[in-house]
Amino acid sequence: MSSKDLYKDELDFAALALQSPAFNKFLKSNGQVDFSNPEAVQQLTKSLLERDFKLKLELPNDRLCPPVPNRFNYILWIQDLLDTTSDSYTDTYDPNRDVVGLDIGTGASCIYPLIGCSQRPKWRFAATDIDEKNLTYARSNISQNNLKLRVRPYQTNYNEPLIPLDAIHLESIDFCMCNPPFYSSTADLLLSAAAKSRPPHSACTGADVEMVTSGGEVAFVNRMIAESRVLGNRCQWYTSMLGKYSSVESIVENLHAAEVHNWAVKDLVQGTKTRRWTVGWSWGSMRPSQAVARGTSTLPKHLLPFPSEYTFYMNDSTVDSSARTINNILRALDLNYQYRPTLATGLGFATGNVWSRAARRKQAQKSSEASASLQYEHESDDGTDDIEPALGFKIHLGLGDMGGVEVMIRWVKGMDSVLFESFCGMLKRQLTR
Ligand SMILES: C[S@@+](CC[C@H](N)C(=O)[O-])C[C@H]1O[C@@H](n2cnc3c(N)ncnc32)[C@H](O)[C@@H]1O
Repeated sequence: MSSKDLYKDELDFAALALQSPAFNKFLKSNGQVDFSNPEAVQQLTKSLLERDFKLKLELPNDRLCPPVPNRFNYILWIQDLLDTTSDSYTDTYDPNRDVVGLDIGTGASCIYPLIGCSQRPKWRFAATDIDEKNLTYARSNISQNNLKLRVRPYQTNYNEPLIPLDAIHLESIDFCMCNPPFYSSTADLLLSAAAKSRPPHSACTGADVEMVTSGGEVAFVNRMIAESRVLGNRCQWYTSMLGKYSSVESIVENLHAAEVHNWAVKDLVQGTKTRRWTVGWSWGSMRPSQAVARGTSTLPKHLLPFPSEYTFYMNDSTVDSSARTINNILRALDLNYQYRPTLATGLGFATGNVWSRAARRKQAQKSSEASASLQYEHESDDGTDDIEPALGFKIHLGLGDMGGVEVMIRWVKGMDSVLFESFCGMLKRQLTR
């Protein structure tokens, strides 16, 4: 099983009990676990981390015990977010990429840095918390997993920035992540517990500092949004987990208000149930793949970012002939496009709407003045390649299930969804008329 599928299905407690004698003690005769017993819940977390990630964990009894599948799913999403927005444009894991992440409020477990590092050897983390006891345990978990060189814990305090890049001496990072305190007050927490008609799903051993923050999770993430406006591209992806559907709505609306144009949302599904969401935003122009940015079946369309993929079908019999037709269309335009037959994929960049009537007329005039090859050299020499492209795209070709060739255009770079839409429309019109 690939590690991405590790927790796709419900956990098999009986199988885990066979592999972990310490957990076996807590397995009930019906093959289930007593989730109201904090010791059983803690052992489940420890046994999963050991079996699936070779990680050792020590936890106090009076702090949160993280459910592993949910935390792992968040890490997987961050991996995908980075992999599909890297400047190699491969959309795949680059094992040589050095990545630095910040875990805001790492908790006693330090679970995100531990799992993140176990999965990706080139990842490093800074991990903050305002709670001294959490940090004491986090330090010990870092050192007993031999991660002292890769994970740096920092004590912060409530009034300090949540993303304190200057204070922790980091010029820039690739991402930050956070599982913020959920409730807005202790009363809110007690009310929520009392309102549950059945026993809580899992024993909650969280201390107030972990569960409660003024304004709840929305206020916490709003602080991150405000800080991100100042930090800008010093962090490529700002992300947070959210525990309430209504919080996702508020946060996406606030991102709109802050004029963020590049964001991503994802359902964190455990087994068959959605319990949490993740939201990420970037001030940069690299666009994540559709599955990463719109990875949700629970949110309405108006909360989702503009689709980064557009698919249509050509009445062509082979991928090669479609590729030639596309090459010819794009070669006539003032843009860079490279097709790689072995991958049946092309990558292109345009500095603006170079397919408009006016731009094509200008290009045709230029072409008549110089031969195509000389023109290409001339373009490379005059520095147009240095201009930041307004649009980056990939074109994937494949045989469609119903015959014909499937053309999938993926938006890989740019801030202007109208430009991407216009490019897709132009290509589709030319290829399907
Ligand atoms: C819900 S817990 C998450 C713990 C851990 N990351 C996890 O996912 O299991 C929230 C954490 O944020 C910490 N925290 C609360 N306010 C904070 C702040 N202003 N800055 C940094 N950490 C904070 C808490 O002490 C706690 O460890």
